[in-house]
Amino acid sequence: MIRIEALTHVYPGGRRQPPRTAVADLTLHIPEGRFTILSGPNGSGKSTLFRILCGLARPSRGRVLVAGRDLLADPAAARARMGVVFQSPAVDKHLSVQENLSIHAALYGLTGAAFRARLDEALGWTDLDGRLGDRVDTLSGGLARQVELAKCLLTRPRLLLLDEPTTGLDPASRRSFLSALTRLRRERGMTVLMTSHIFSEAEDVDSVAIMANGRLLAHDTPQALRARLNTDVLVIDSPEPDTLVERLRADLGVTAIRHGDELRVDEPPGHTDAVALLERVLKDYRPLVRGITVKQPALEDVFIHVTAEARAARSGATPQETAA
Ligand SMILES: Nc1ncnc2c1ncn2[C@@H]1O[C@H](COP(=O)(O)OP(=O)(O)OP(=O)(O)O)[C@@H](O)[C@H]1O
Repeated sequence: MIRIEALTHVYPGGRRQPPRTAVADLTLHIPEGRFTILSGPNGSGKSTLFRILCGLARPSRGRVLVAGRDLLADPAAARARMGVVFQSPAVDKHLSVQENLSIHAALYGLTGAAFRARLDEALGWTDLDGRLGDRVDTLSGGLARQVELAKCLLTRPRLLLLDEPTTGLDPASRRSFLSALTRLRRERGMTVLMTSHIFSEAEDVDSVAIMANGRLLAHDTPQALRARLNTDVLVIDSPEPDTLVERLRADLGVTAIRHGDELRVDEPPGHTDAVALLERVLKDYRPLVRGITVKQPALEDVFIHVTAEARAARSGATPQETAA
């Protein structure tokens, strides 16, 4: 459904700013009917890629096909197949749900009975039943987001692009928004591409793409990504993380990745495992440990591992020196 081929985007520099490569030679294929989450650290190029995919920015090089249509050569045909939910609200909060939806539908020539049929269909994927007459600014954050979703479903897109649509929602609202997307994919075969920083959202999707520094670092199913870390992960909360990183390296040959205030060891040296290492750390470095846990690898651990590796490869440093 989406074929991104050798895509590069360079923001031209100004008098005081050098040019900045936001997307670098990125190739990514997303087959029809997949729910894919695109994630990456701040500044990794997700928004730039998103803007290119929805036709708001023109890449410096490369090609994007949407449902076989060349986005650059024939943007109208490619865009006709997609619905977009932006991070910032794109509905008028002073108007009612119905007013917002009918104005949007009219832009696409949908009025009268045709509009009502599409409206019923779009609302069927949301929890907006009975709220049509309510002004958007009186709805909860979760329902307001669903208005954005209903709006783009009015035109029956085959592809949904969503930029961090669940940011700021409480867990229950997030779950119901994601469940609508999952149903659209399962029952309508809709292709969904969504950016997100929330890894719990990605555990059940079809595939996860991880970007950093404009490059694609990984794209695979959540199961396959988790399988990249084939041991349990040791997570240490330390009052002196830098000291502990250094001691672990010098004394035990263990590479710990620093992530915020935490240290993570996701590749204990060959002769040991995470539990044995936990016991050793508690025995030898007790004053440097505030809390310590062994857990099964989750997607967030893979993300931290893959992005630390990429930073290390770029700088020639070890992963612990390139902490997020
Ligand atoms: N208009 C612009 N002009 C120059 N550089 C830009 C512009 N927009 C983004 N960049 C740079 O391009 C790189 C990628 O930014 P982008 O916003 O695409 O990343 P992101 O992954 O979406 O980040 P975030 O998660 O913080 O939204 C960054 O280095 C950013 O500073």
